Amino acid sequence: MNGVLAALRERARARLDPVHWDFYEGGAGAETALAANEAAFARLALLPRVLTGAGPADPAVTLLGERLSMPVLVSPTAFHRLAHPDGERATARAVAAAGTVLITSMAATTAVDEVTAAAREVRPDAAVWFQLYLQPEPAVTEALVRRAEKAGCTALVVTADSPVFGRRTRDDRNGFHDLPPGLAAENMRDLPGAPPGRTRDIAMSPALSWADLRRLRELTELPVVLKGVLHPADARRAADEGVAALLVSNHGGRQLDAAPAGVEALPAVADAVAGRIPVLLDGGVRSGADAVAALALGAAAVGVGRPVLWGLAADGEAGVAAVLAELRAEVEHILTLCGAADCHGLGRDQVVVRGATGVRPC
Ligand SMILES: Cc1cc2nc3c(=O)[nH]c(=O)nc-3n(C[C@H](O)[C@H](O)[C@H](O)COP(=O)(O)O)c2cc1C
Ligand SMILES: O=C(O)C(=O)c1ccccc1
Repeated sequence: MNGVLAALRERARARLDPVHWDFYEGGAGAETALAANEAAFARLALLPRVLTGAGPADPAVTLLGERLSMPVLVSPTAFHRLAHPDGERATARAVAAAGTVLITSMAATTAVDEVTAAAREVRPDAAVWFQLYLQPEPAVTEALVRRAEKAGCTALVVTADSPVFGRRTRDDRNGFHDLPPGLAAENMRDLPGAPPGRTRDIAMSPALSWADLRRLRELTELPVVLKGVLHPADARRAADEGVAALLVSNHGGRQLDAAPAGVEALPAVADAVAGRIPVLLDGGVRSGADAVAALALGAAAVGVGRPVLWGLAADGEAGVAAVLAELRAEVEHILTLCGAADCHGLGRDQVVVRGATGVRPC
């Protein structure tokens, strides 16, 4: 792990209520999938090319028509006000200033219109995408989509890996199942079927299907990113269905504990999609080298979840800014050391698996 991130992680641990720390850090079951994410990156090494004359590298990328200052965006995570009183507003300001995309969670403790407003105070063209769990009641999903559209979000990120909520061992042990008084999932307020001023619970449903995704796409002009895809056949199907991008993810190890690391699933997904749509990756990205390895294996960009929560808990907006500045600097440095001109400049042949003698490609 990058040293700046590791130091912020320790500051976050020291500041947070241990129950909230466990909520952020923990995974499902025996935390096998959680551990697999960082372990999979640790097994990868980068083979640099020499004398390319390509550098210094430009870490910027374009994704769904938006220019990002680096190939790192912020994956959706619930409940930022548990980390810091400024919560998602602080995150949004830091992400906007860093020039990348924030995917704000449906389970945010700040309403999406306040999140976009905070981002735009810093940078008028800042991009915020809205993460959505399709709700079993179509009227509720539609109201959430309208809320995200009205707030100015420029994409919907539909999380498809949660037909049921994962069984989080630490939360069960700690009895953490509700937000403390004064905090709420603000996007869930004033929706159909709830009394005015009250929030609805976020529902997860195993009955959702591709037909529901199609109905969502008929409801909105916004591009839809499908999050939580691991199987190459699902990736192909998503591209056939007209999804704008994929986010390969095991949900930070919080859903199916038997799932592979995202980066283990990435090459087969990239092959299945064959460049038709951008493929994003999250889970265990803790350094510029991790991000660059994922790019070489076919990702257009990567997401970070927990590192942003560490920065937020350690030092609010400045902490999130420090995480993102460090990752951008590292990506630029590593690309340059690898002889690449930009984020498209590495091939899959430049990622090898450690532990073998000789050079074994991924
Ligand atoms: C505390 C926490 C809350 C999360 N909440 C959501 C969420 O509301 N929606 C979602 O799609 N993913 C959620 N995720 C998963 C992240 O979007 C992402 O897939 C994962 O955290 C990436 O792995 P990383 O934390 O190792 O970077 C959450 C993850 C964490 C750690
Ligand atoms: O998705 C998650 O991992 C998560 O922690 C969460 C928490 C509350 C509501 C929705 C998701």
